[in-house]
Amino acid sequence: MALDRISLIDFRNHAATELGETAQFNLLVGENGAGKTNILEALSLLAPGRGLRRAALSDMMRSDSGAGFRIGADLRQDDAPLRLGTYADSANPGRRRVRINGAESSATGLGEWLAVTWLTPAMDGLFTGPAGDRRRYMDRLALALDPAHAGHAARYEAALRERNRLLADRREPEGAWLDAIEAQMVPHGAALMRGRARLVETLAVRLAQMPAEPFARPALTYAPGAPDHADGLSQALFDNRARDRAAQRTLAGPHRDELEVVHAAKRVPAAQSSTGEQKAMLVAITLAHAGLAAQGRAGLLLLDEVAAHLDPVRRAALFEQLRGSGAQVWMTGTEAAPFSTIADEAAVWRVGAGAVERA
Ligand SMILES: Nc1ncnc2c1ncn2[C@@H]1O[C@H](COP(=O)(O)OP(=O)(O)OP(=O)(O)O)[C@@H](O)[C@H]1O
Repeated sequence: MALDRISLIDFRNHAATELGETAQFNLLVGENGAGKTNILEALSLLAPGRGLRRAALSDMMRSDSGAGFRIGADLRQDDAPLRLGTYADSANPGRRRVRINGAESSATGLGEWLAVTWLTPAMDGLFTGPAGDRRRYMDRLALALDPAHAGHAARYEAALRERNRLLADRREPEGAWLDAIEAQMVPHGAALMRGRARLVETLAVRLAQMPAEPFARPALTYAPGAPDHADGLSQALFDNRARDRAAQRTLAGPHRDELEVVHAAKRVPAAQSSTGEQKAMLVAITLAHAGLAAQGRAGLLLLDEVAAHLDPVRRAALFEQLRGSGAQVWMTGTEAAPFSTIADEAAVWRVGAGAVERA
């Protein structure tokens, strides 16, 4: 299965952009602000979730048009072609709609056909930034493996907010209220932790099979913020009630989970590794995840501004790994030069001010 064509209508700075006759390597070349990342963002919306910028739907509607956006894609399968579409109307900017072969579906439905993995410059501070970013990262990767993961995360968060509201209430919360809210938190919290644990375990296995160089293989550990099974989480919430009341918030739970990342060869935490090593570790995780996510689906791998930031040896190794990954790869750059070794086998588009031209 592969993506044959994608079209963007009134999406960000693209009024009407179509990219057809794709290849395994697809290169988007253009100057800063041309609209390259916008195309990757449109591709990322062919999967469940909020896309690679986690932007509001209204921000993605082309500002000059006043209309909603439309993204369409054709997938090639063995038997019949498949048409995927996702769109949002300006009259109803809170709701993303999905059509699969013309029939109304949901973002979760897209996940049955396509798995999308990405690496963007916005992720550069992932290892040094707040733990919440790493939890969201785990959840995004887990969502590509199990479309139900997002629902558990959302329901756990909603119940957590409610418990924290009760704890912060000046009146002493009734035990029965806490019983009720914890009964909602526990199944979703336990499923959330299970999903994150499974993700990290499977990624760790894949990473262990990868060569230690040139991508600074990372070792990953999932550190749960509470016992990671339903009975244990339930007991922890109950036992912590007095402490949580004093703190006016919930001190233990999956909202305190951590993803620990260590440079495997040097045994140095990723947060203390060099900028280049951190980027190389992100590339390794992205490659491992792309291989996991695709299974049985079309895999799209979006690499924004990655190639130009690698030295020639690492760049050649990246292209080699990508070739073997089976995923369809979309890469951006301000110049064509870093892609010269794959230019012959790639589909190349020049992007300029929201328009594309096949090079
Ligand atoms: N809703 C919108 N409507 C119209 N234009 C938009 C909208 N959102 C963003 N843009 C424009 O899109 C452009 C940015 O596009 P994009 O981020 O894809 O650039 P890029 O080609 O990846 O550039 P860089 O190389 O700097 O990363 C900006 O000029 C921005 O003003």
